[in-house]
Amino acid sequence: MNSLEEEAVLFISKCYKELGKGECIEKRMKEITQQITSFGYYEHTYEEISHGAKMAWRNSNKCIGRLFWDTLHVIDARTNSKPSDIANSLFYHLESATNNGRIKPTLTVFQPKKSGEEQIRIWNHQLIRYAGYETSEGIIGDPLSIPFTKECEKLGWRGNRTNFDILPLVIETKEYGIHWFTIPEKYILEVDIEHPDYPSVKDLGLKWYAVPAIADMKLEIGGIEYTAAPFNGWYMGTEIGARNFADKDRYNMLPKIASLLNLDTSKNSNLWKDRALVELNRAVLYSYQKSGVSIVDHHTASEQFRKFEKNEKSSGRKVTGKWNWLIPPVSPATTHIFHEHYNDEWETPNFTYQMSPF
Ligand code: HEM
Ligand SMILES: N/C(=N/c1cccc(CO[C@@H]2CCNC2)c1)c1cccs1
Repeated sequence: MNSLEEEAVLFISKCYKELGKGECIEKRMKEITQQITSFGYYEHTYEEISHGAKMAWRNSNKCIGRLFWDTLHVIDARTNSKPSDIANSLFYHLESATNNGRIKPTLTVFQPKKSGEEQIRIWNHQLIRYAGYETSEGIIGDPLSIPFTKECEKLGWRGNRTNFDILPLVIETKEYGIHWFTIPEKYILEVDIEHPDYPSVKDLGLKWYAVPAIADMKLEIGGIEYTAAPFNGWYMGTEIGARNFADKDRYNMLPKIASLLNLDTSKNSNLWKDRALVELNRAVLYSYQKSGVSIVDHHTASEQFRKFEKNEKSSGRKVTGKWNWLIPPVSPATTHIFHEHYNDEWETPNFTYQMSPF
């Protein structure tokens, strides 16, 4: 682990060269060294945070969506310290990123660690996610949310126990402790799922939210750790159609889809699971497109990733990636990614997992 100053000089020189500001590196590094000596940490300029967050996206080896790394909208919320101010910034993030369906990839940055002390943590995995409950009649909602839902109910929140209860925001700060906030409905856009050819699919009452926004990862820039830096993009259809709705330990919808399509589920070799899976994924893409909500199919996403690879090479940068995350869960071998090799090397700035706060 490099010292803070070593991390800073690595980042500043990389960042300023990319911004065509090579001649400012020396002066900036003097300021930074001074701050580290006086306070044990240093403060980024907005430009450093904005470009640093874009670099972190560009360095995210598991991400197929990196072609658009340079279009990230970065919101600076480092002056927020009260939980209610943080919650309002998160509501603004959702409203701005949703953009009535034309989703804008956005990241909001809050106060970083100071001399190793965490100032802010958002306990939610994603800003918008459905609750999960274990009941005597079985599981309601999203099974993955069961532990966090229990924490929310310990804090005084109470869900309606439908399959699609939106969880509250849970914000922990060093100064004020743990607070939770219900997200006003006007900031939550959802899509009802229907199929272009099978009208009975809509009777399943399936829906999903428009904006995937990861809230629990750490953004590290030049040795500074932003423990709360929620970021959103748009969905790739397979995330919803092939995992959230299809996994046995999620919403487990394949048997229901198969029976609606009158598929013979008596033997594997009918490939009924594969036919149900494709139709469920077609329904997701059709519904989001019909509702004017941004989404990308896995074939288009793979082609965009190939363009990203090309752009990086012409920018003189090596493309790094994690193959088993980059290949889509539906028809992976129909994409070029499956047939390529990727080096899973660690570049900074980047996003990392952090210890669960509960
Ligand atoms: C714009 C549309 C985007 C699409 C379609 C997209 C797609 C994806 C997909 C499909 C995954 C794998 C998720 C999984 O398998 O559970 C992923 C992972 C990831 N993406 Fe993107 N992404 C987009 C934008 C972004 C943005 C804006 C950021 C950050 C600024 C980002 C950072 C990441 C990171 C850090 C991971 C790995 C998460 C982990 O390790 O759990 N992506 N992306
Ligand atoms: N489309 C997306 N998909 C994801 C991106 C990163 C992480 C995740 C969820 O990851 C969970 C942990 C491992 N798989 C599920 C989903 C985005 C979310 C935020 C920006 S783009």
